[in-house]
Amino acid sequence: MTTTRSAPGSLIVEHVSVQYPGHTGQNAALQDVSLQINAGELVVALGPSGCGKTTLLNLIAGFLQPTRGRVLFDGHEVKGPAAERGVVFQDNALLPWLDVLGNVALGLRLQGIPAAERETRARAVLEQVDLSGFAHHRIWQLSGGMRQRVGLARALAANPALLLMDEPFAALDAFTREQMQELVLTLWRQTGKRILLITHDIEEAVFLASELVLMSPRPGRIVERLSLDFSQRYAGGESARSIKSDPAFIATREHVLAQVFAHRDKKVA
Ligand SMILES: Nc1ncnc2c1ncn2[C@@H]1O[C@H](COP(=O)(O)OP(=O)(O)OP(=O)(O)O)[C@@H](O)[C@H]1O
Repeated sequence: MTTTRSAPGSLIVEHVSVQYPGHTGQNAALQDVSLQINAGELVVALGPSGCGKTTLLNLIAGFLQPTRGRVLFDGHEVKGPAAERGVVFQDNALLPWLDVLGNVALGLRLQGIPAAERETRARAVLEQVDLSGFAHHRIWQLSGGMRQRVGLARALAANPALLLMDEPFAALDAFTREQMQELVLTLWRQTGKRILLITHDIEEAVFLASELVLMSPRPGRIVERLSLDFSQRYAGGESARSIKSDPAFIATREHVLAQVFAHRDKKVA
């Protein structure tokens, strides 16, 4: 994951540092972070509050520029947001005056795609997220989980090469959260898209990640990388319950938990 090979649609973060005004040295939001998201990978960045997860996602989305280093998408330096990199926000950022279909089709409307095609594409992604019957519901008529499905559908509608998910399930109850994790894996299998998801939930990270990037704060940095196969097992038909109760899953979860605690207060020289 650390090489700088550039394949079509590839995402490479090269020695990136971010210092917000007034934050220097040990307090850098990110310090010398490198990672690559290859075809078919579901990369999860995991770490405690303040380790720079959102900063990393904002850099890749193009909302923020690095202080040092660079972000390359398909060989080109990322200079701003683009449809090829779709974002699903934690608070889903939906517009209450539009119905579900209107929210999902909004990005396509802004891209100037004709109404008939917008509707066809929006309805297709609503079906993918199991919301076919809700096209004309208002946002306030939906549960938290359904709103996140709309946010996911809106990001998918533009058919991005890379899907960026910023703590998308943080506000959901445990049961809905598990359902959403399974939906993400199903979409990952169906679409083959590259995904970057950030979370501070260890079990979620171990279950979803094909590549797990463990981050630590002060300064924000990557402290460990793991290649995992639990998400592949789910995509291959094994049930989430069977995977999460497997001793291999529990051992990995405990290893990651121990690493989070070990790095929690450790500073770098
Ligand atoms: N706009 C900003 N201006 C100044 N400092 C910021 C800004 N955004 C983030 N920071 C600081 O940068 C560090 C990393 O923040 P970031 O939000 O990226 O971490 P995070 O891992 O996503 O945290 P959380 O899980 O709490 O969202 C923190 O110390 C934070 O206070």
